[in-house]
Amino acid sequence: MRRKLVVGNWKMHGSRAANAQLLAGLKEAGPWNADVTVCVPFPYIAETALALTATALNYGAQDCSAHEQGAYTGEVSSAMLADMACRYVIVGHSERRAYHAESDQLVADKAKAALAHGVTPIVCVGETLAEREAGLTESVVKRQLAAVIHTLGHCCGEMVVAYEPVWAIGTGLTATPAQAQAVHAVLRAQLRAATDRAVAMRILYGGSVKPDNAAELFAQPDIDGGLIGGAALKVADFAAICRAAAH
Ligand SMILES: O=C[C@H](O)COP(=O)(O)O
Repeated sequence: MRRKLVVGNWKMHGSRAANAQLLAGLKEAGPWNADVTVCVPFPYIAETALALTATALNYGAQDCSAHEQGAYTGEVSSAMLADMACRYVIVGHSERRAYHAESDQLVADKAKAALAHGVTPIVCVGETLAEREAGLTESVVKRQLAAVIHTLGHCCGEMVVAYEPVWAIGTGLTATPAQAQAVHAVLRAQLRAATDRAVAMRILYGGSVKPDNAAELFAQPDIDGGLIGGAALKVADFAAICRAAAH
């Protein structure tokens, strides 16, 4: 039985005051019988770490560099994330693939850099609406995951995978539990062919997860939690999603 994982991706939201309120609210609402993590903007990692000291909540980042160190202005290395005791880092979110032209290989290299420093990568895959309508969902997510599996080799069993259909992100359109499960099963089979750890690996669903649809999504056999955007910014909504994961 895989323990559920719920990850709040704050994206480019927050302020010191708002974060303090959100984290205090989550500390009060928890703990839950699930792993819960917030992935916060880089400037807020230190204060988040402090706020979550001695709690069951984890924290992480939303991206990292594929480079180790050096003259890469604006980049943040996975060594730095490890130095800040980040547990997770999201790589390959569709917003980074789309707005920063991140290739499958760059995403894979970032995942490798993270693992090299003991930070667990949450590798995002997902198709656009046009790709889904063209019947390409399976081939797109398999291509994206294959690059990571190939680059990580025998370490690929240590990552978390997140399936996020691009058309469901921030749109209020959620994949139905059956649609999501179908893709998760494809991803699980691909992982099974690559590592004997596949059965223990967590595959998260992301895309308009809300308190009223979380339980049904999380009840699917290959959905092991969620990557939550908008609803992660509201204590009551995120807490309700964490509760749904705890069943
Ligand atoms: O990383 C989170 C996803 O992009 C989902 O965002 P959303 O829950 O606002 O649709």
